[in-house]
Amino acid sequence: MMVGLTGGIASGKSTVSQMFKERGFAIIDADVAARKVVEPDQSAYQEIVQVFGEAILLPNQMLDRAKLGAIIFSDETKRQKLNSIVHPAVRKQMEIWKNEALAAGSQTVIYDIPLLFESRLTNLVEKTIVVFVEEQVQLERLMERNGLSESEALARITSQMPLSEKVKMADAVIDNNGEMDETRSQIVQLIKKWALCP
Ligand SMILES: CC(C)(COP(=O)(O)OP(=O)(O)OC[C@H]1O[C@@H](n2cnc3c(N)ncnc32)[C@H](O)[C@@H]1O)[C@@H](O)C(=O)NCCC(=O)NCCS
Ligand SMILES: Nc1ncnc2c1ncn2[C@@H]1O[C@H](COP(=O)(O)OP(=O)(O)OP(=O)(O)O)[C@@H](O)[C@H]1O
Repeated sequence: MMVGLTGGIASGKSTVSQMFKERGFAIIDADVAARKVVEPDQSAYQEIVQVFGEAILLPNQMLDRAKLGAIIFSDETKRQKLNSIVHPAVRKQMEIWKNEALAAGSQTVIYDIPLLFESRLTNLVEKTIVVFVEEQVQLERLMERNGLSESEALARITSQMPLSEKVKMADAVIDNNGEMDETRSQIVQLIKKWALCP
């Protein structure tokens, strides 16, 4: 079974996908794919440099992710432009990893995709899980993890569909406001309820 795992920025998708991984499930992470497809030997890289200029490169020629993030999270047109370059390559990479997981005998594949609903990727999956946190918890965890100011963090949060909307569309919701152990036990329950096998 293909399962889509999503949520808001810093709501805890990676934390939850790690908990599935501990139990042997195959994880496909769209953020990891998005990092791989913009490496200097990939075609998306050339396109990004053409559109955004060499100012978004580090001295070692890799993308300066902090700089590119500052640009695209404060300018919707530029964000959409970047999405239109990166997302087709991300989809191809995820397809390759899915086929590898199935060939290796995985029964369940968990797709960790931040923009599962925004990018209309729900056709890839049979069930969806949304990792939920209260807005204040999300803001605090994002500021802390990425060293962002409140306004920078809010710009990132508002560039996505509101988490409350995602919750309405989910087949299952994991509440990640509490301790990690409380989150883990919800996952164990869900694995039983949906009879998920790695
Ligand atoms: C702008 C970039 C370089 C900033 O990199 P940075 O290392 O700071 O962030 P990272 O990639 O780890 O993403 C962190 C989170 O930001 C959110 N996010 C990233 N890109 C986007 C976007 N285009 N729109 C909305 N939210 C986004 C997601 O919740 C993601 O989990 C990077 O996010 C990027 O290349 N984004 C475009 C590709 C994309 O859409 N990725 C998201 C899933 S495919
Ligand atoms: N239950 C929890 N208690 C305390 N801290 C947590 C909890 N869950 C996650 N965190 C922390 O909150 C931050 C965000 O979590 P995580 O990276 O898993 O989110 P994410 O949804 O994958 O984010 P992104 O969309 O940016 O990739 C991390 O620093 C993580 O360690």
